[in-house]
Amino acid sequence: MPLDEGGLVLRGLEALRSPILDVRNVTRVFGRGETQVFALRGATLTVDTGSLIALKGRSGSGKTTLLNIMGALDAPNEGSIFYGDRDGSRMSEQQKNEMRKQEIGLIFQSFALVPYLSAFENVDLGLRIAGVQASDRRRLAEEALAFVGLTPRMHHRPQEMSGGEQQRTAIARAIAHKPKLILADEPTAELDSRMGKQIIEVFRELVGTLGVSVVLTTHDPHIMDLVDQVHVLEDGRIGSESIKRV
Ligand SMILES: Nc1ncnc2c1ncn2[C@@H]1O[C@H](COP(=O)(O)OP(=O)(O)OP(=O)(O)O)[C@@H](O)[C@H]1O
Repeated sequence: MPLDEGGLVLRGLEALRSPILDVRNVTRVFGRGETQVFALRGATLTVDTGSLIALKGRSGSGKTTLLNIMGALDAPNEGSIFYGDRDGSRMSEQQKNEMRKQEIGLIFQSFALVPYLSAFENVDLGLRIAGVQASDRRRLAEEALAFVGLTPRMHHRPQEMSGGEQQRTAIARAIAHKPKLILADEPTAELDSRMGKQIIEVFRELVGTLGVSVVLTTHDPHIMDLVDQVHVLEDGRIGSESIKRV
């Protein structure tokens, strides 16, 4: 192989391995004085490109707070967060909004679907919010719904679908604009274990085929076996128990 091509391949491999997100020593405090709560106390975590990561920890350990900071919905009081090579503390609100819309897909426990819109219309709405032009929206919405296996149900409203189908609609909405990073807060909490496993399989396929990175929070012990890494949050810190499977 010519030297230059070898160099390109090496750079490509480095880009694949490089972190999409680097959380360093992040502290997040809510309130003041006697009511002050330290939701995060020096949490450090690196998310590599193309990895499926679970955050676990008991209620109140800081999982949602960390996810919100990773999604640029909230900012740390201390410490830093880098989105690739961009320092979150140096980005304006507008830059963060743009990054969130274009590069990040957010999935919440309660699905957050609009009840009177069909699955297709919910995904289309997400694409409108992401600023995708009309000529591309139908194709992207249909592709995303096909990816999660919902083509036959795409004209149904959320109330006409099972919990698993609603969650897959929420995933389709989060992935339709082809984000690099998906953040999911307890995406399987309202599902039985079979449906929960199906959702993780969808994430696994996204990671495998598109090189997307996924960070999810969960209490479900079955899911821990299906992800690449498990990080345990304890009182706002990433505990020493963190497990790396790959
Ligand atoms: N906006 C807020 N104002 C005040 N306190 C907050 C706020 N958000 C979170 N907290 C507190 O910070 C701590 C961490 O909360 P967080 O929601 O991150 O935990 P969690 O691990 O996601 O919990 P759960 O598993 O119950 O969802 C908790 O003590 C919580 O009460």
